Amino acid sequence: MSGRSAHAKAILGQELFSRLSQTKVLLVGAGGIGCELLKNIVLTGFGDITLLDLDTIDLSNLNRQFLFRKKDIKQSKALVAAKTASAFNPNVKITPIHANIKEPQFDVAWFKSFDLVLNALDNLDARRHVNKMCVAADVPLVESGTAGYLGQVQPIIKDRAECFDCVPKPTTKTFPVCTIRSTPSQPIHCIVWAKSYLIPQLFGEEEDGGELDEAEKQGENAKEIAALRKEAQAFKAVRAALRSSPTGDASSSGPSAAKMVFGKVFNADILNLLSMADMWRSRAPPTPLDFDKIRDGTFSLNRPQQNGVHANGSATANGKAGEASGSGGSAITEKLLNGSSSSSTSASGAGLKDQRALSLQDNLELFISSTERLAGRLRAGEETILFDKDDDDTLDFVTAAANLRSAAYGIPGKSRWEVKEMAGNIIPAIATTNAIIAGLIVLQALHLLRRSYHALRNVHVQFKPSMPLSAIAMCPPSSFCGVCRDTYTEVRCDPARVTLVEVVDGVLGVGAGDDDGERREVSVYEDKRVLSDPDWDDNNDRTLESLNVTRGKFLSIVDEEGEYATIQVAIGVLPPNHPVDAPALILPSPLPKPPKKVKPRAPTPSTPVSSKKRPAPDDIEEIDAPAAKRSKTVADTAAVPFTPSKKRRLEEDGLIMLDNAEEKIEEDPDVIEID
Ligand SMILES: Nc1ncnc2c1ncn2[C@@H]1O[C@H](COP(=O)(O)OP(=O)(O)OP(=O)(O)O)[C@@H](O)[C@H]1O
Ligand SMILES: [Zn+2]
Repeated sequence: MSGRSAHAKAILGQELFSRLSQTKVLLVGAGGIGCELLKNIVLTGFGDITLLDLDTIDLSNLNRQFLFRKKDIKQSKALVAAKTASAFNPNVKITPIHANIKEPQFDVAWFKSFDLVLNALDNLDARRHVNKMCVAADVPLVESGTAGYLGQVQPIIKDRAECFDCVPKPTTKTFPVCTIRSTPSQPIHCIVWAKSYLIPQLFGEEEDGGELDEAEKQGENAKEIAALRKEAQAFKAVRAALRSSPTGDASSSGPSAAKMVFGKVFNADILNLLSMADMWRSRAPPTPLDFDKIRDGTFSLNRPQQNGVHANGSATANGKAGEASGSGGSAITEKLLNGSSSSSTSASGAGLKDQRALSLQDNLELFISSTERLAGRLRAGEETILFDKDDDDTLDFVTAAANLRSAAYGIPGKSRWEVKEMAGNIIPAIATTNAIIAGLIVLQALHLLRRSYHALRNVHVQFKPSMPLSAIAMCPPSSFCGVCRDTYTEVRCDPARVTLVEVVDGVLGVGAGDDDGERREVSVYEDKRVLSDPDWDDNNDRTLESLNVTRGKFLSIVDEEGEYATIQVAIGVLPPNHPVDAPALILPSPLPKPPKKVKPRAPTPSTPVSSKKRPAPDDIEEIDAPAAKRSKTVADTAAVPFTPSKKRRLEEDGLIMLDNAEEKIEEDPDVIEID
């Protein structure tokens, strides 16, 4: 037994080592980093570990999440990891929880029961949530992440160091919509088009014609609206064919649904674009594709830029794509563009079917078969189908449609494997990076427990052989952070019995005698929903429950003058022994005293924007988070713009609406411009 801990004791010292066995640590995530980290902290001597994960074990996890075996597939990650790792040290208590960390029972009081939180998550939303809960509960957090060969560990300790949200995070890759719509120059543009535009158009929800009527009423450009109507009409016919034609015999003489789709998007739409001569003065025009000629092998793409350079001289991604995938650029490009048969490309090995380069003919056949498969699913009762990288039918469709579009625009094609990576935004997980990061997390956790704050470091694992690790001293919190610069407090209450105004006035101390009875002008939010403002008090007498403000949520009390910091009121539950006849509300004592605010220069990530005067809505109003500026109109160079709901969908996929390619995306930390 002593042999087991001898090294840890020698390294950590008796005092810290003893403390570890009592330290209550929460580990969120039992995936790639989580499994490594759980093993590390068990072996280091942590004695009281709560392990939480919402997921079950998948076959694809087994290559790196070594606490799991094949027999564990479909079991809870938290439960299996806890069981496996418990065997590493008989003195450890691991409490597994199979749940989402965002569930209401994991409220601020629950977070306060831990001495330390370790994040091993894979998404921004959950990371942000844990960051805020740790700031609210004043519990130190070690945040981490890996992406391929890159990794980062960030210790977070309230008021001493930046929190996770002090530095806004780039969330999505974005492309100007006109690039996607009519002037693609890279394979990714065609992949995004197939995945985010074509699939929803054909297999997604039907466009609501009402949106166009509404836009017309709002006085939007009549020409644009007419074009949109025409476009909607054209897709309507294709959608109907997909849903009604008999199960496809694509080779039959009548035009199959697949042929109709093909004719619209790879021929008619391109012909339409070509008719706008102005568009093609400075860039190579696309070539309309011919279904029958590709099928019978007589189609040829007479493009001037098969060497990967557009007619205007600007390089396309051809060379780069070839190098990056190791597939030898121009030879493949030739093959892809000229429609040579797939049989000649099998040199890369039959076992690597997904990695094989596809000829134009291959792509057409894949397009037909995947369209028929998807249409068959619609006819079998599936209402809508959207892209999912693990859904073979949609992946085949996106691969084929993207490659056909690429061919029309003189862009090299991609293998199914590459399309899966690109469309699914997949960065391969690397076990070694996870292992390095998990080790670094423990080192930072130990600094936190020793209170050696000067030793804390932001550590990056980077792709630089000369300096694989970089350790940066901690930065103080950003004065403008919308999370850690707020003042946190907790109200324990029964949301079914307390009203909004009771909580807000209670927290502000209205009537408590210390503010001359003068109530500060405030707006109240739950997340981004406005619940009240100085001119709108309709919700004041509603219960928190009726406003859906319940355990685990926060009420944000924002000073209307912007003079004081925002108060974040965490909603907790009444203690079990709370007398039934007592008020259903326990206010914090002392009441929070928010400091004077440093005036922000720009909106911070999560501070709700101050409300404008507005009519009282029937129900709660959603306001948009401050996000990348989007222009109202869409590419006038493109043949057809996007309806509002299409725009929404594209925006969710990380696309930004720009008037034209020349317009710059307004500087926004949440946006990475790719094009
Ligand atoms: N909100 C959440 N609550 C609890 N656990 C979460 C939450 N969000 C993510 N997780 C867990 O965090 C872990 C992250 O691990 P990892 O990055 O290895 O992802 P994975 O899903 O296991 O693998 P991959 O995404 O590569 O298939 C996952 O096990 C996931 O279930
Ligand atoms: Zn912060």
